[in-house]
Amino acid sequence: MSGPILRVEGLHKSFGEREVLRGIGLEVAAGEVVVVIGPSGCGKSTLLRCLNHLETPTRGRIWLRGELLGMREKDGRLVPRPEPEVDRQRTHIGMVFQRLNLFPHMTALGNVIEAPMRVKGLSRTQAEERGLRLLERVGLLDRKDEYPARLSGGQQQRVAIARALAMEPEVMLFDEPTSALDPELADEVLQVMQALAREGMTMVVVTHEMEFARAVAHRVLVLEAGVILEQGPPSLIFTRPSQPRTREFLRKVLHLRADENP
Ligand SMILES: Nc1ncnc2c1ncn2[C@@H]1O[C@H](COP(=O)(O)OP(=O)(O)OP(=O)(O)O)[C@@H](O)[C@H]1O
Repeated sequence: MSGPILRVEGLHKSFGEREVLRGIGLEVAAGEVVVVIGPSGCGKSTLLRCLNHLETPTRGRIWLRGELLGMREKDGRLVPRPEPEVDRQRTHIGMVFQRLNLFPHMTALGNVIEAPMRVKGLSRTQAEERGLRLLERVGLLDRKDEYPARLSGGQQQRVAIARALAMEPEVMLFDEPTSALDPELADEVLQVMQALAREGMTMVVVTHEMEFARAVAHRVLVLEAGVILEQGPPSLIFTRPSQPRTREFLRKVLHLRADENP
């Protein structure tokens, strides 16, 4: 197919008086991995939540494969789509959150197969076949019958990734999926994400894991106060950022000494 999978134009989002996103324009191509970085409170989560319409933009448009998300044209005007249609659109966008949010009363496999059965109408056999394949892919086939409480945080996030993949999304959104985890557990999640990226999954990832960004991102997007400060390949952003404020932010998160780049 031609054209971007995701296209964002003039995206604004306010909470009351506070304008959190102030005109975001963005295109994400098939197979592209975009990592979003920026200081706390700059709007990273809000951007992701707008991308799958968990938040309704105050202004602006988002297209998924050329289809307007959350809105449609009617008599030459844009009107909100009915909720079931938005739900259908959302099934094409997988999301993994910072907080661990598996269903506690379901096993790992149960968590993975729930949506494909409920939303996509797969039979239990079909869903289990898919679920087992995905649990194997995230390295957890042997834990398929465990309940979340008996899984580590890293394992829970890997189940969450399998659960999102079970809907066969076209794009995966990750909102700081490792920030609640110890480094060792974070690593196992990042490895699964890296493998996904290598297999060609289109991904938008909010993370403070700069090593991951360096190794996996095709593009790093620096967000500040609700606008894109700059963007480019990690080789450029991490060594020769054009904006002093990007440099300042990176120095802080990378704990660099005064004589080190950037
Ligand atoms: N539902 C909401 N209602 C009111 N304010 C909100 C809501 N969601 C987010 N905000 C505010 O919007 C701003 C941006 O929040 P957001 O979570 O998008 O930032 P972030 O860059 O992801 O931050 P962090 O890195 O700390 O997670 C913050 O000031 C936050 O308090």
